[in-house]
Amino acid sequence: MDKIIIFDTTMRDGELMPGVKFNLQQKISIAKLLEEIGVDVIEVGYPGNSFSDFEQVLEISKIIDNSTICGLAGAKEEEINSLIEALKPAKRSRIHTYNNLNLKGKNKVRLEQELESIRNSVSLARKNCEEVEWSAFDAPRSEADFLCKAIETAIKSGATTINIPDSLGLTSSKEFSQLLQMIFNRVSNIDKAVISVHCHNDLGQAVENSLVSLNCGARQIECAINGLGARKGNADLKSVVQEIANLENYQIDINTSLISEASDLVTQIVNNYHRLN
Ligand SMILES: CC(C)[C@@](O)(CC(=O)O)C(=O)O
Repeated sequence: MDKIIIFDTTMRDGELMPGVKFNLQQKISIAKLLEEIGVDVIEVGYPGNSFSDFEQVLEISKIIDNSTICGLAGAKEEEINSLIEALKPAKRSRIHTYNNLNLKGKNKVRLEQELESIRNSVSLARKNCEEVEWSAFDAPRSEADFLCKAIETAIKSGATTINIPDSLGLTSSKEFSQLLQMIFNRVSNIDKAVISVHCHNDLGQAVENSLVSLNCGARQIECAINGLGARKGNADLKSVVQEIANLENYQIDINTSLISEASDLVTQIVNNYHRLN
């Protein structure tokens, strides 16, 4: 049975949904529940974006023992260094960084610059952290040869997880599985990293796209409590976990009975935020 890694982004991508904002105390409560639920990786914030996210990653890194604490950083030295600092107290930590690969029509020099940016940021991250996740932002709209080259470069530079996001949420499940199959067929060192997916729900397909990815070989799914996330959200944690629990070939280590509590907590926080703002 293959273990499926559950990565929660309620507190990072979730905050990109209009009207969703968590303070430190609220993130601490959510993180503790996610740890109890058994979520493998908790993405807490984007320290390069704001000091409050830095503080949240730092404080949550001090108190969570059983889940990996993750933060997002753009492919810039300052952002990665600030994330390294915030993750220092964590027992298990992961740096998540990304590049925008939708560079259709750009010349060779520009493409080479982006590959160089991947080499620099991923190797800096890997020097400081055993787990490095690299995301191919806007993968479905990127040029296939360049996408494959970029993934290969990220793995060579030390990425341990490669995340394929449907960043705009416009990809059907058939198109998404074709994209993943293409990546598995063409990237020569693909077996050296865990492949992850991060699906948006613009067409109501985030859970379905996440599940079809398992057949293609993905072993990590990114999701959020109540499906929070940019625009129409990400794949809903509860639906993803329940669906995988019903499949025979995959194993997840999740305490499903606590998910409703997490869902109620997040609903309450978001409702209060709306009342007060
Ligand atoms: C970082 C990446 C996985 C992203 O979340 C990008 C982002 O949130 O800016 C996406 O949906 O493509």
